[in-house]
Amino acid sequence: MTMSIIQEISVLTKNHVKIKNPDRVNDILSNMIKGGVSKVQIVSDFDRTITKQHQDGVPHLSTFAMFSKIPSSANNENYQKTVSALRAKYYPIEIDPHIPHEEKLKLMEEWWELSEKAIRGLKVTPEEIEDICVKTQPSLREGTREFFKDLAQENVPIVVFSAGCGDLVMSILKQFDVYLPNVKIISNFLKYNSEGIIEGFQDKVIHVLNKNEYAIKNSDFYHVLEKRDNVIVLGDSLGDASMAEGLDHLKNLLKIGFLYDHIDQYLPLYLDTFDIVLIDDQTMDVPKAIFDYIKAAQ
Ligand SMILES: Nc1nc2c(ncn2[C@@H]2O[C@H](COP(=O)(O)O)[C@@H](O)[C@H]2O)c(=O)[nH]1
Ligand SMILES: [Mg+2]
Repeated sequence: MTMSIIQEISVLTKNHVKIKNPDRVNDILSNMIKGGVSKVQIVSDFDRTITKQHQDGVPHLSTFAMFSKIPSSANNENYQKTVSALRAKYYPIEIDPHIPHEEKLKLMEEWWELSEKAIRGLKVTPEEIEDICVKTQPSLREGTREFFKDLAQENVPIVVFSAGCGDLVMSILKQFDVYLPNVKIISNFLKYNSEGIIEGFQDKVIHVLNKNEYAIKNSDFYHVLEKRDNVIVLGDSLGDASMAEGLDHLKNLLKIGFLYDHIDQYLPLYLDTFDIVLIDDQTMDVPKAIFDYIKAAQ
């Protein structure tokens, strides 16, 4: 009896890899192999997906949390009070799997709109941003650089889709030498006035529940992506799973979810939302092994 593709990609047989519907995953992988590397694109979340979820048990800071540590924002009492209160109110809602989608959507919109209002008027320079992205010592998943360089070698586009702060996302990717020509960032980039004061974000706010094809279709590199109908999605939040859904040309979609918090409570929901769920995996081993398999099968 021939081995299934899952069995042939040995990392997929490891105990921490959970797949609710192996036949479905085999079919998706088989179609992706038929399409080959030239039809693949990666759409990945940033916070706690490209960055680790934790470093030795200490949760990884989000880019907004790092932003709050920049001296000119950290010393702004009003800003700190506002964003801490917002986070205390909305983060538990964000991670609560029992809140109905429509209700959570409205609350996330509220959080990001109030965050944008709070950030308006701050004078945070690009140099301060670069500085904090070093000082907070972010860590990418092991193997991220090799994976991204492998993808760049094969001209496979990676859309980094973040509801965080795009300026910090870009700075961190540059710091780790993975802001390569095939990497495109869709996120909340800061808008400055002529005096260097932050006026808000440059475009429509991206929060954890509206990362969908709308923003990709309106990006200036959609022409690159529309030729690639096999998408591998990487995320750590449930909302990340819909980042590529709805793209007109989509043929095969493989969703890989990284689960670390409240594993027992969330696993059933993650298994219903993602094709492959990785339990406390702080590496890019699985996405890289899948890509290498597609490449080798050409
Ligand atoms: N500490 C804070 N974290 C925040 C705030 N607003 C949003 N967030 C977190 O960012 C991620 C979104 O990033 P992504 O790259 O994963 O899309 C999200 O999980 C929020 O919890 C904030 O004001 N402070
Ligand atoms: Mg995330």
